Order: sequence, then structure tokens, then C-alpha cells
Amino acid sequence: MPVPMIEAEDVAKTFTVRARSGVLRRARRPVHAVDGVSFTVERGEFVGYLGPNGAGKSTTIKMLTGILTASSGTLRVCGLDPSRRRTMLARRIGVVFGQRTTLWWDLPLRASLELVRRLYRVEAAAHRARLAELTALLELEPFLDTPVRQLSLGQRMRGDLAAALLHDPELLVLDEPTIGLDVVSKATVRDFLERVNAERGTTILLTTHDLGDIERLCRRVLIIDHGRLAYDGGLQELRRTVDADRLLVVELARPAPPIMLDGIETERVEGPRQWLRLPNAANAAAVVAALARDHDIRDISLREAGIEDVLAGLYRGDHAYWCSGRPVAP
Ligand SMILES: Nc1ncnc2c1ncn2[C@@H]1O[C@H](COP(=O)(O)OP(=O)(O)OP(=O)(O)O)[C@@H](O)[C@H]1O
Repeated sequence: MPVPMIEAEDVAKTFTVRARSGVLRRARRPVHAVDGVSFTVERGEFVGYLGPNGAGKSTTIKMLTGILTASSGTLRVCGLDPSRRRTMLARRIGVVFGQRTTLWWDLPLRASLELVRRLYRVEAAAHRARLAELTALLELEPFLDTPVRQLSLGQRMRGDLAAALLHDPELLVLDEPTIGLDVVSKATVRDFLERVNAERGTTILLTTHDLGDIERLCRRVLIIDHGRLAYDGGLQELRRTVDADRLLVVELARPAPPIMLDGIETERVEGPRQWLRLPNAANAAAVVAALARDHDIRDISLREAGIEDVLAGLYRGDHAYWCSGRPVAP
């Protein structure tokens, strides 16, 4: 059986921070950034790694790439211990941090990519072929000779993606790759990542707050909260698992007091329009029939819970935590 791309078993990372506890005293306090996380990512998967601010995503990525050493637990990436085999691992993985560039600020993009080639010791002919392919896919040609500092955010991100993939890594780790990009640049980056995964079989682990990235690209998501894994499974299953409410928007013939229906909360009233929160278990057809019986209705529409609602509920702690289809203690 092939070795999984990522194997994390009970991985934890605790930082010690010093906080002022008196005029002169500074007390030490542990911060459990990652608190016993276990998961496996198989070759060829495209996995989203989600969680609210401060959940432990970046810390996990830093451990996966060998920048930080885990405080406890076992971690294997491409079968290697990242903190002990960091250089060897660097040749097999690509990493992109959306907030930072790995390119040389004052050099043209082409020269930056040449330096990356030398760092990874990619043979010149292989580099030319790969650069030509990435240039076409990411449409880099118009700005290959522009200094990196003059590139727009979207152009720089495409340059960073090329740099991360020049050595044809088995695993691509992305931390917020579409942050700050406009809709067209986001679409280019998403199309590109989809192709890299589908055509080259590159395994991708994607951290993002952009749910459009996740809905478009990830078949599986891992959700981390307070350093612990809150969910591991498909997006559709997540929607079904988490009891997310739907919203019924009712337009009455004339303004009226809030509608009273058993088990249904009228969330907002604006003139003749009312917003009713429907629990997942409620039968929408029965609710509409009851409304039609007692009120003069002009229009009605049902808004399904979006993935944002599902995640917001999960992050707020409204729901039990679920992993592998089973509830787990938060
Ligand atoms: N070097 C550090 N020293 C002390 N605490 C840290 C350090 N790095 C991270 N932390 C803390 O660990 C926790 C997890 O941080 P992390 O950056 O991994 O979260 P995140 O999920 O990436 O958040 P965001 O979505 O905001 O980027 C936070 O409480 C953070 O303050």
C-alpha cells in the first residue's frame, strides 16, 4: 500500500508565552495552539483545512513543513519526519503563504524563478520545460521580466505558485492563496489548482477563509477549532450533519405583526416582509401551507443554509463536533 502523503497522530504544539502579572513579574502561560490532532491525507487528495482565527491552522502547516517542531505526537509527510528531514522534504513539497512571497523583491520574476531552480537543483532542460508549462497555465508571459515588487497581488500570487511548483512537488501546501485577490484572479488561481490536482495528481492541502475556494475545490475538509479537530469529512456530509437552519422570506399583502407558528422563529419584520427561521427538521411545504391558510401572501422564497451558515454554527459551538461521521467531544 502506498505511504499516505500526510500522517498526523495525536500531534500537539504548545507555546509558552510570558504575560505581565504584576509590576515586575512576568508569568509563563502555555498556549495549546494544536492540541492532539490526528488525520491522514492520501496521495492525490485535495483537502481543505479550515477553522476560525487562532484555531491552529498556520501552526499545523508550519509543523507539516518542518518550520516548527511538534511538542508531542507523530508526524510524517511523504513518509518523512518534517522537523528532522526538513531539507529532504523541501524537495518533495511546495508551500505558498498568501500573505508573504518567497520571490526576490528586486529581481524580475524570471530571475527569481531561476534562483528557485538553483535552490532546488532542478536540471536546466527540465526547468525550461516546466517553466514553459507553468508560464502558459498561469499566463505569466506578460510580466516575466517585471521586478517582483512591481507586480500586482494577483500576478505575484501566480509567480509564487509557479515557484512552489517548479520542482514538481508531490504535495502542495497553501495558506490563504486567494487572500486579497479580485474575482478574476481568484478564478485563475482556482482553475490552475484544480488542473494541478487532476492532471498531475499533486496532493493539495489548502487553508483558506474563502469558502468559495473550498466549495469549488475541496472534496474533503478538516475543521480545526481551539487546536482540536472538529470535523473530518465531505462538504455535503457536513451540511447534512450540522443542523443548519433555513430562512423563509415571506412577502405579505400588507404589514402585519410577527407571524406566530409553532417551532418557527420570526427573525425579522420589515413592513410587509418577514424572515422566518426554519429548523432543518421542519417540513418547509407544511409551513408554507400553514402560512397560505392564515395569511394573504404575495411572494415567498426559501434560502438554504450556505456553507458559511454551517461553519458559523460550528465555530460558535452550537453543534456537536463530528469526525468520520461520529460525534466527538469538543
Ligand atoms: N509563536 C507563537 N507564540 C505564541 N503563541 C502562538 C505562536 N504562534 C501561534 N500562537 C497562538 O497559537 C494559536 C493558534 O494560532 P495559529 O496562527 O496557528 O491560528 P490560525 O488558525 O492560523 O489563525 P488565523 O486564521 O487567524 O491565521 C493562537 O492562539 C496564537 O495566538
